[in-house]
Amino acid sequence: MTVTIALPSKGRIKEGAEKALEKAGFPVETNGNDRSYRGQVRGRPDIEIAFLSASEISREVGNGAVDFGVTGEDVVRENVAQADARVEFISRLGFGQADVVVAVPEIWLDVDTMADLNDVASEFRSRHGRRLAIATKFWRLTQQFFTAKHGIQLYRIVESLGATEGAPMAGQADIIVDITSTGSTLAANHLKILSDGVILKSEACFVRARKAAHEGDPVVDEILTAMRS
Ligand SMILES: Nc1ncnc2c1ncn2[C@@H]1O[C@H](COP(=O)(O)OP(=O)(O)OP(=O)(O)O)[C@@H](O)[C@H]1O
Ligand SMILES: O=P(O)(O)OC[C@H]1O[C@H](OP(=O)(O)OP(=O)(O)O)[C@H](O)[C@@H]1O
Repeated sequence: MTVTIALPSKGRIKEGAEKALEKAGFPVETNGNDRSYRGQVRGRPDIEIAFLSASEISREVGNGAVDFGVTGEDVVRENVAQADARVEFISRLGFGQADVVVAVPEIWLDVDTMADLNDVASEFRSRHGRRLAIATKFWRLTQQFFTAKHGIQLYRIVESLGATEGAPMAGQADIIVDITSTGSTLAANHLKILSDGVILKSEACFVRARKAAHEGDPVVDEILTAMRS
């Protein structure tokens, strides 16, 4: 069968993704046009490349529309329900590192842990007349971490589509859940990470859609062996 591998069409993990494939013996070629959304592996008519954004890749691998992909673990776990049942993490590629974290204003001197935050959340309504507001684009990861893992019920998610770290100073939310890599954006916005507030340590990963048709397919096996080593 023809196997499709989805690679980032833009953004910070695009270059590393193509290098990782090339290193594994699959040099990617575009159709001589940087804006093209299809490509191929040199000399391999049985492998197709689909260029998509990092979050589209997570969805398309999650629903089996493509066979493999390179994207961040964070976007897979955020965009795919029961990710481990649908997506197999084949290898971690050593770039695109970013932590998904819970960060609160530095001036909250008494708040250092998720347990402290739970206390704040419990008292928030009586003190302020509303629930603790969390700005994030990571709805699923936030709910899993706050509710399922830490038993925190009293909060409200405020959807953020960008500049999440600015939300507390702008009065749009009290705290945030976002990715950080160097930490400079958090520092610039006077936010601190809770000591047990790292939700996920993400990096770019090579992932596979869990599909029955992959069983015993020689091209799938070849790609798996090459990308595992
Ligand atoms: N400093 C950083 N900021 C944002 N993302 C980072 C950073 N460092 C690594 N990443 C990772 O890069 C991936 C997202 O890549 P990128 O930001 O290029 O995607 P995008 O072009 O915004 O995609 P989409 O439009 O689908 O959201 C995520 O897995 C993220 O964890
Ligand atoms: O810890 P740091 O090194 O400061 O990086 C973290 C920041 O980088 C990303 O934003 P980016 O500027 O890429 O914009 P985006 O939110 O549009 O991706 C991310 O959303 C954080 O805001």
